[in-house]
Amino acid sequence: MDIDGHEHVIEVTDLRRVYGGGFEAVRGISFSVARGEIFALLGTNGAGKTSTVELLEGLAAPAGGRVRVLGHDPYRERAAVRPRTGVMLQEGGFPAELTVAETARMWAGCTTGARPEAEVLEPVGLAGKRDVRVKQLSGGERRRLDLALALLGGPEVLFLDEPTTGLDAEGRRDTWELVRRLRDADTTVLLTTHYLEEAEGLADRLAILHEGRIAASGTPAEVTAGRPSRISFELPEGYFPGDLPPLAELGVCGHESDGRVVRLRTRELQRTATAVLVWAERAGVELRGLDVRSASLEEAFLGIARDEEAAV
Ligand SMILES: Nc1ncnc2c1ncn2[C@@H]1O[C@H](COP(=O)(O)OP(=O)(O)OP(=O)(O)O)[C@@H](O)[C@H]1O
Repeated sequence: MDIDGHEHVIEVTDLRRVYGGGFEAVRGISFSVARGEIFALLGTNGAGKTSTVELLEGLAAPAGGRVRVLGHDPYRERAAVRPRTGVMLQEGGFPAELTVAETARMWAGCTTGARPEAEVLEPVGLAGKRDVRVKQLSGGERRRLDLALALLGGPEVLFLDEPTTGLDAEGRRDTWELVRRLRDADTTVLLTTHYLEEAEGLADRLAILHEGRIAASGTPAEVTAGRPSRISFELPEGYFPGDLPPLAELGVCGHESDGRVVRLRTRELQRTATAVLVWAERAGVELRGLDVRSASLEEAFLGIARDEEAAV
């Protein structure tokens, strides 16, 4: 369990999941998560994120490969793993008639070493909703109740399946803050998300799943390294993309234009941006909607989907 001086709380080796009918949703993936790390699983719809997380939670047995959580097989040794983990599923499915406090108490009854409900309702911002029935909560509030219940047992490992889906911008930021505080207290967090800025800002490391395989993994900086930056703008009437200086001389490695709207990709952002601005200044041209972006996880994500499609 001790590799490179880090305790690997989650270890996944050549993991496979096959559904009835023979569909292989997870096709041999490997990764590990160290104690106190936030690890994000990203991927397009149907990439295999939930199928993977369910194997880590011990809800199903893998068709092949190996999973260890806290050194145990989460499926065969569920009793050893479950009390030390917290799980937030995509759909909580609580009794609609119970209040928030009653739901937390009911859940506490099934949780080993449960903390008082106030200790989990307060950090997710639901302390003021204790007496509100679950059916009256907004979608975002239900997500936060899901999270509170996952925290009841003071877990060492937290599995969060799309924890901020349905939350507004403030709720999302509050959840990120809470997840960071948990990490700082040495909780290991594995989350899935569709929000690339969430993974970029929150995860220490991440893996991008594509059709059941890991297409890229590492720190957000490692995954975006080598991906091009982007510049886009609209030329004024009477100007055309052909009026720009030769793009290869600007360091451009890819471009598209849609009428007067120009999108450039470059691995030399400063050189390309400077050349475009100098050209515009000399030509007396205003570049409307000018947008200059460093390589981002979004670019890496879209690039992976594009490359894989091209490879098919
Ligand atoms: N019970 C099942 N039987 C057969 N196929 C399934 C089953 N559950 C999931 N799948 C298929 O497995 C693939 C992976 O699904 P999964 O839910 O793991 O993807 P995901 O990455 O979590 O997607 P999303 O982002 O849409 O939640 C999909 O093609 C899905 O249709």
